[in-house]
Amino acid sequence: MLTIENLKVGYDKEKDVLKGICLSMETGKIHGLVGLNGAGKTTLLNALYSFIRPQSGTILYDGSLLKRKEIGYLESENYFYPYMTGNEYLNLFPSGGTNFDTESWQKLLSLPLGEITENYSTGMRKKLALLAVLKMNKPILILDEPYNGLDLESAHLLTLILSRLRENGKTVFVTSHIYETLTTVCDYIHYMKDGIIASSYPKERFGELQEILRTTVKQRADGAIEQLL
Ligand SMILES: Nc1ncnc2c1ncn2[C@@H]1O[C@H](COP(=O)(O)OP(=O)(O)OP(=O)(O)O)[C@@H](O)[C@H]1O
Repeated sequence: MLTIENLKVGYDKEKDVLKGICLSMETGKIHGLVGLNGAGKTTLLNALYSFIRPQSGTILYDGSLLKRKEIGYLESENYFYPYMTGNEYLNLFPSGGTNFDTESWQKLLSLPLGEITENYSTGMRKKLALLAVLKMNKPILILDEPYNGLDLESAHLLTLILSRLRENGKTVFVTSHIYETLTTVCDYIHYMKDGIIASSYPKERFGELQEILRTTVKQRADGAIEQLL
């Protein structure tokens, strides 16, 4: 179990972005995180990976303080040294116990690993960064917008990869702004609002969350768009 208790994080002392996150995530499941732009999703993921020091709160993994070495983190923006090839980039990451078959991954994801990353498209960059995370074979995967920039085929492949990771016992925490993507792949979806986890939904209750999101948008848009256009 990955347990977040009363986590408070702010970029300046005056104002917390995360205002007391409480969340328990079952091991070996895929957990989605949704929320409006600026709700604090990336801040939460950065805090889990210790990129940001919390003001207070604890993060436990199976009863002990969570360690960065237990996490594979795919950030939403992916940066590479421009003159490094994909292969050279992957070589920077240690293989986590399994025999990582780079050539087969290259074929599956249609990645030109021999080329320099400067020539990569947005989707290729995302896939390369994802491969590095998969190679390290950590028990917890934190994936911030992994579907961004992927073509339809790659997006479907990613869904199959995530399902396989779950079968292998990994705990996956994933954000996406495409709700349908999360409902397809996740076991739970957690809804973030005003700096807290407002509610969590297991698969059989995803419809309730969709209704909340739909009603909220309808209330905001009611009449406004007709006035503007
Ligand atoms: N480095 C930073 N310094 C100061 N404030 C920041 C910083 N990064 C994020 N924020 C602020 O923290 C809040 C949460 O941002 P965050 O990026 O975590 O949201 P998000 O839910 O991931 O948004 P999005 O869906 O747009 O990616 C926002 O108000 C944002 O302006």
